[in-house]
Amino acid sequence: MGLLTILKKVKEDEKEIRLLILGLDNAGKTSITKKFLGQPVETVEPTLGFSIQTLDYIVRNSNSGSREHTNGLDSDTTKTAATETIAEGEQEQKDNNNDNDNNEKDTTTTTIDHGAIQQCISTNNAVPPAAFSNCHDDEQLYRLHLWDIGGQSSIRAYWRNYFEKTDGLIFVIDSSDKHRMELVQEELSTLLQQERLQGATLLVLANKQDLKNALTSDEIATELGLNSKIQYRNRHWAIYGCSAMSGQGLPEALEWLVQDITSRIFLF
Ligand SMILES: Nc1nc2c(ncn2[C@@H]2O[C@H](COP(=O)(O)OP(=O)(O)OP(=O)(O)O)[C@@H](O)[C@H]2O)c(=O)[nH]1
Repeated sequence: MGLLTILKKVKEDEKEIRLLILGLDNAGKTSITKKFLGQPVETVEPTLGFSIQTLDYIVRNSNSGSREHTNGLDSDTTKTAATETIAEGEQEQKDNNNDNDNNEKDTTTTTIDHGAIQQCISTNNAVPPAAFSNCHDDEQLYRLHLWDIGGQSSIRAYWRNYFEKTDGLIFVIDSSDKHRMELVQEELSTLLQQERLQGATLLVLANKQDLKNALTSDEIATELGLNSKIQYRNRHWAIYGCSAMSGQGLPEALEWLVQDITSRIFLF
């Protein structure tokens, strides 16, 4: 069996993508998830368990430009390293039911496309109409399952219960929380050593760029060693500066993530 065969998971027609959203407490994971869904972000509560949201995301094929969009990857605030993915190890199937009985479980489905998400994020309007789900010939619908897991230290021990079948890891950082950058670096490094996350695309979101004392995404990339550490060499990753408050940076980041995952795991 060739490496390509191992890497390209054929997911039949379902085109489902599982995204795991992790990061320290107060990083902005829930706010970002809400922004993706076009929901107001003014009032968010700490996540004491997890929340699952579903987002239908439409990608337009080459003729309509979306697939060809470069996402501003050459901009000052963004760095990418696209390398060959390492083979996924044999993944032991584990039951995702975990021992955190008090978990919040919230499931919502929203239909959206890239153009819509831009509008949604910038205006906080209600989610776009379901008409978006009626794809044209040049469009492909992907169903994103967003798993937002609490980041408090007592909950981090349970993160491992959610690793299974993760296609993309969104790691959110409070860019103004300079004192905890070392802890951030340690937590991310530990995550990337997990066998069940070996094949996952990594999107680092340097959140809270609206705050004056926020580190830039370049500074955070240096703190994390994204360009220097060996563990990132065989990983598809990107870092985007963003703000869950304004929505800045989020559409491009999500588009990059979906593009990377879909080109990696779907054959058709
Ligand atoms: N200024 C600013 N504040 C933000 C931003 N994103 C989130 N916040 C605030 O940061 C706090 C934490 O946001 P959450 O979305 O709850 O963070 P979380 O990572 O889900 O936190 P846990 O559930 O504890 O893991 C809230 O007060 C948010 O309003 C941002 O981009 N800019």
